[in-house]
Amino acid sequence: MTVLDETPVDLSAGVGMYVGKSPVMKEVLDLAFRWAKTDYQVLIEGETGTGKELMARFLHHASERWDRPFVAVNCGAMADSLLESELFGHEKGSFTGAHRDRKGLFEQAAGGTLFLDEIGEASEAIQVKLLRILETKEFYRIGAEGSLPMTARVITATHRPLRKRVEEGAFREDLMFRLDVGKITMPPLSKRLRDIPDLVVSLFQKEGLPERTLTDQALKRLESHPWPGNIRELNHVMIKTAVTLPAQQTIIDEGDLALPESRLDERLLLNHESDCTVPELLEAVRLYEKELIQARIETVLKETSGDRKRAAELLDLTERKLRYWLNEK
Ligand SMILES: Nc1ncnc2c1ncn2[C@@H]1O[C@H](COP(=O)(O)OP(=O)(O)OP(=O)(O)O)[C@@H](O)[C@H]1O
Repeated sequence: MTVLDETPVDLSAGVGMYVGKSPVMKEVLDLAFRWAKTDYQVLIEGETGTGKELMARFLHHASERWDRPFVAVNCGAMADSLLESELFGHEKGSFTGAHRDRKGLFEQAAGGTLFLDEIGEASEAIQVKLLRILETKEFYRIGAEGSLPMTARVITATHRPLRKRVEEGAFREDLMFRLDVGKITMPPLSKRLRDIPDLVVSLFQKEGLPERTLTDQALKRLESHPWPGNIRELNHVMIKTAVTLPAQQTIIDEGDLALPESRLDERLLLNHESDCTVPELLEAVRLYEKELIQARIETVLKETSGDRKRAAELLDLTERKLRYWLNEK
């Protein structure tokens, strides 16, 4: 039986995986099923918010290892030394502050799945260690003399294609070959528009929000949005929509949709969803502000045939400030 006979159904018990009806998702899931049944490394590629982590959980739950731990770590989110100690664990006294032995994630995931998210961001030192572990099937806690067997299955994900990272000189080709035994590419939401209604239903269920129906116009509007943040962005928009609607309203029309009104909204939405800090949000606002001002200045400069003094007058700026915005100090 292939996955095609099983749609839509929650196949990954408890992780809320929606099984897509769109042809592209059917293909992806069919392939995922095949890899899930093996013990090979699988690399999941795809844009941000396309469901790479959910796919990793799906691979785990659909595998023979489903009753063993699934352990996830983001390789781009912490300093090298911390990541190393997280991954491999350490022996008491191996460095200042190591007051007792500590199991690393490889040990915690024993017999199960270790999911290394954003593997493309891993440092050279971590890459070398991973390569060795995958080759020898054993690893060392930091400061330990004896090795431990590696029994976890390694699944990795990246939003930047690894091949590109290799070309940039940022990723080892030999490690890429080790990780990319099986490859699953998560399609962007724009390539699976048919899944939007079911994604919305599944989201409302998961969030415990009242069931509501989308009108045809609302659906069309959702289908024409570019969705740079993919499913994460759709979820965000739909939660915002659902929460702001009157409780008794069971239909969602085009005008009810809380779609971002500007690119700034969209950017903040993306940044917000990728757990950025307040200074990072402020930076996004600042950059967008600069873009808007520069675009406006350029339009006016065309009207004044490049006359900066006149353009500054029209824009109620000093000429100095205008040059500053144009990086012409
Ligand atoms: N098929 C799906 N059905 C329902 N929800 C989904 C599906 N795929 C993804 N999501 C939801 O979309 C959001 C983003 O998913 P996920 O974190 O897996 O994406 P990602 O590709 O790993 O993102 P990033 O690259 O930013 O880490 C999550 O809230 C997830 O629950």
